[in-house]
This record gives sequence, C-alpha cells and structure tokens, in this order.
Amino acid sequence: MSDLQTILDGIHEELSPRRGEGKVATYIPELAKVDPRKFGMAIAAVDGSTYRAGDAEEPFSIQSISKVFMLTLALGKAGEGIWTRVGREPSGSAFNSIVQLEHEAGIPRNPFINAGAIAVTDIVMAGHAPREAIGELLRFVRYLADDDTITIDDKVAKSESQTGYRNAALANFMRAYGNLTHPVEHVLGVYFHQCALAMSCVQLAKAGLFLAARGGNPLTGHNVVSARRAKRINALMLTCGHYDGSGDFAYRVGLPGKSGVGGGILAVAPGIGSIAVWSPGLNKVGNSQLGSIALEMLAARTGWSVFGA
Ligand SMILES: NC(=O)CC[C@H](N)C(=O)O
Repeated sequence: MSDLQTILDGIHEELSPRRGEGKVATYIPELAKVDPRKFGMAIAAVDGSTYRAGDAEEPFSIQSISKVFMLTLALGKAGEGIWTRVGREPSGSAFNSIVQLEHEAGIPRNPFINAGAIAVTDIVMAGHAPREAIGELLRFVRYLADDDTITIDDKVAKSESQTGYRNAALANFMRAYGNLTHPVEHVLGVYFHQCALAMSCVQLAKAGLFLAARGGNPLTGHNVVSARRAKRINALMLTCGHYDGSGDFAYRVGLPGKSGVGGGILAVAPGIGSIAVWSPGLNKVGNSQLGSIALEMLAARTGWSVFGA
C-alpha cells in the first residue's frame, strides 16, 4: 500500500501552508504553550503496516481521546451495566455543558462528553485507589500501542486540576444525583490524569487499531475486546465523538472518530486501519480544524467512508 504513503504525503504537503489555523485551547494554561504550527498524521493498517507524515512521532496531549480507552476499560469491568449510569445519545451541546444533567437526573448523554467521561472514570475506579486506576489506564494504553514509553504529562494534569472548575461542577452535580460513587476530588484526579496522557500520532493510531480489526490487535496478536464490542464503540464514536460537531464530522469524513482539545483526532476505518492526526488549532466546537480537513481529504481520496466511496 505505498499509494497510501503518497496520499498521506500529498495531504500533508497541501495543508502545510495552513498550519496554525484555528484556535489553540487556552482554558488549560499548559495547552496554550503548544506550537500551533505542529501537524502530524499516522495510519496503522490492519495488515500491520504503518504510515506517517509530519510531526507524527511527537507526543501531544490526547485529552478527550482518552475517553475511548476509559470506555473500553469500563465495558471490560462492568459490561453493559454501565448504561444505567451514562446514555448513548449525541448531546447536541458543548463538551463541557451542564444543561442536560439537571433535566436528565444526573445521567450524562454519552461517555464522550466530559460529564459522561467522569461517570465512566468513576466506574473504572471501582475497587481501586485513584493512583491504581491511573496505573491501570497507562498499562492498558501501553499494551494497546505495544509501547512502554507512553507517559502521562504531570504538568498538564496539574494545570487542568488548577483550572478545572467546570469539570468540578459537573462532578459535584452528578454526585448530588448519586451518579458518582467515589469522592469528587478522587474522580477528578483520575480524570485529569487520563486527559493528560501524552501520545504521538503513531502511538495513537496503533492504540486504536483494535477498533478497526474486530477487536483484535494485528500488531501484537492480542484480543482486546470482542468484535461486537469494537463495533459498538465505533458506533458511539461516530455519533458522539465530536460533541455538537459529530453530525458535521460524519457528513464530511464518514468515519468513527474521537477528538480532543489538544488538537488530536483518532479515526477508525473498520477493516482497514486506524488513523491519528494532530494539529493544535481548534474550530468553533473544539475539534482540530486542520485535523478534520486532513481526515476529510483522506476519506475522499481513499474511499474509506463507512457510508460508501
Ligand atoms: N474536549 C476535551 O478534550 C476536553 C478534555 C479536557 N481535559 C476537559 O476536561 O475540559
């Protein structure tokens, strides 16, 4: 598939003059320090080959992309029982919105908005001290990417805990409704650390490969989840992975995807491969501006959209 490398290089070259577009997230002060002109792309294909372009090897803050890995862990732990604590519908509102929580009795719409992810974190923590839950996630991500060099950026975690008033509000609100079982500070501590996972596009594409390969990782031979579970996680990524921009992403790209305010996006082409892109500038709804365009170009040039070429 050397054609694929040509396609990737072409997209990178065409978009390079636009590096720096969008707005870098500043509400987490540590993220505001990132060079807005960074731009990387990587593909891990189910046949074991990998492709990369630009800043594909440089670790960045994966932020909300970690919600996919935490959801996978929570499903492994509590199975379909998690759906009494969190819904499976798109929210149609911002990633950090609180409005629906009161109308909907403290049950967040889906696991990929902040409130839903905080509930999922609480599920993963069952029987664990916060430090152990963070360790479990780090081990899981290293196992998925087959890469023990992946770390958590403590500076980012600290920066976020110092300014995470909205997340504290969401967590307290859910706790008031009985939808958090651990102390709010403990759940938030784990949540901020998971968001601060630092991974490169190459590491992220490899970590997401199980979602493209019916739940197994062709690089390591590990069976991560069942094919049915991988399919369901992909469905949630497609419908909820880009907050109130999820419909637009499905329309333009047509792949399950999950974005983060660090400017990363993980996308899945089922049966083909997993794609990670990174460009820190965000669009109005908090998704990577150039990253979304790069994925739109890639899907158009490869015919990988799940809705047909
Ligand atoms: N959209 C995101 O990536 C949000 C994650 C970020 N850590 C937050 O909680 O605000």
